[in-house]
Amino acid sequence: MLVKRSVISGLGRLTSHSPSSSSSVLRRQQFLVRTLCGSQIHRPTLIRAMNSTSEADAESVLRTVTPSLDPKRHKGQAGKIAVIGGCREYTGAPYFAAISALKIGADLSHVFCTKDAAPVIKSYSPELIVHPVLEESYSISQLSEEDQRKVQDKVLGEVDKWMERFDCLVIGPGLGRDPFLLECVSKIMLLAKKFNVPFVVDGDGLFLVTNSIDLVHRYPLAVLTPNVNEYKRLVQKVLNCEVDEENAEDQLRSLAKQIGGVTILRKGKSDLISNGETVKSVSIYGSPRRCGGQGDILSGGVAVFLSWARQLKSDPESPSENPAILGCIAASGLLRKAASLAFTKHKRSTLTSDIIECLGESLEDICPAS
Ligand SMILES: NC(=O)C1=CN([C@@H]2O[C@H](COP(=O)(O)OP(=O)(O)OC[C@H]3O[C@@H](n4cnc5c(N)ncnc54)[C@H](OP(=O)(O)O)[C@@H]3O)[C@@H](O)[C@H]2O)[C@@H](O)CC1
Ligand SMILES: Nc1ncnc2c1ncn2[C@@H]1O[C@H](COP(=O)(O)OP(=O)(O)OP(=O)(O)O)[C@@H](O)[C@H]1O
Ligand SMILES: [Mg+2]
Repeated sequence: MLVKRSVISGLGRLTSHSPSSSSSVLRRQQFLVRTLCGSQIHRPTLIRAMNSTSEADAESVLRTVTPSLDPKRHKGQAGKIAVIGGCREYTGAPYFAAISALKIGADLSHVFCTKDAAPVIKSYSPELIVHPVLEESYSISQLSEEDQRKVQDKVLGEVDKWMERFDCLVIGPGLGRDPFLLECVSKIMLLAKKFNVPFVVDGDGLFLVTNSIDLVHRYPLAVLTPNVNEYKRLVQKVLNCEVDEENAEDQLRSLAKQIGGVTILRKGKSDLISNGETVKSVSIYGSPRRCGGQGDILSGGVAVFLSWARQLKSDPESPSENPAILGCIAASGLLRKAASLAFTKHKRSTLTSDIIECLGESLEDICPAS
């Protein structure tokens, strides 16, 4: 059994680690041992339990996937994230996703956006690396078809030279729905798949994917994070029916299965997560404020935690260790904790930026830096 083997071989490695990395290895081992043995569950029973919906222990998952701050690590090893989004209308959403990734602990956060959006996003924060490369129809409509294709190739070239370096992309926050731009983004998704780079699809990225399911079908490194509207459109398109609240878990499982085992995080009062096999929920108390932008924090968070979970030496086939599922559980748990903390401070005036300010304190409470 791969999990047990990784626990055992991990024990052997313990002596050669620094104190900080030893404690992180130990934390992961304790998590795996608890999962497998702590509750005296036999493996078949565990698998059955994984097949039914259960509330995830988000704090345990956060402790497991968050790496220790090891002085031997260099810049980039804690994660390089890129957000593909940001257009004339929306500059907040890509900023929220990208800055949340940094605040949670990623080392580098890039944004690939349109030329109009770039100076605005740069002005929000000097921490972000902003690439003004995407084009919308209005800026190319005068060009011949051939020149339009050249523009598209140039956009792809700009993204291509960075792609291999990214640990995860977030595709869609504030992207807009311009047809030329969305065509370029569909090619960016193909590029990510070619390099096996995971991606989180959110916002207008979901509008694109819902209309072209093949873009994500059978790509196990794709995570979709639909809100109520986005989920409804996905269900209608893929399952050809309406959302069934009575059988929410089964419907989510069918949807993820039908899209070839992608991971879906359905946002709502409880966040529901499935990859077509298991269904997990995260329902810990968050905040009653529903201000825009909270989903963007979540998408940036999923990207970071998924990247970290992929660094764990474990069995990706096991539902309890699947990096996409662990990433979703961790991000949902942390966002809810930060939202709750921000609400105690700001009450009705709580905004997305207040929640972002609480990410660090909330994670520190669960995984102290030292
Ligand atoms: N501060 C910011 O910058 C923030 C920016 N944000 C960004 O906003 C974008 C949309 O995300 P959202 O969450 O408003 O989408 P959602 O709930 O499906 O739609 C609600 C209703 O609006 C409509 N509709 C939407 N877009 C449309 C379009 N382009 N053109 C026409 N109709 C459109 C939609 O209609 P429908 O598609 O159902 O016909 C539905 O009725 C996305 O990029 C997100 O990241 C948010 O993250 C918040 C913070
Ligand atoms: N009714 C609710 N009760 C508690 N928490 C909720 C509720 N609805 C959503 N959330 C939380 O807010 C987070 C964002 O979900 P939401 O549905 O607002 O996304 P969104 O519409 O995509 O946001 P954005 O405005 O960023 O696009 C989810 O992770 C979820 O934890
Ligand atoms: Mg959204």
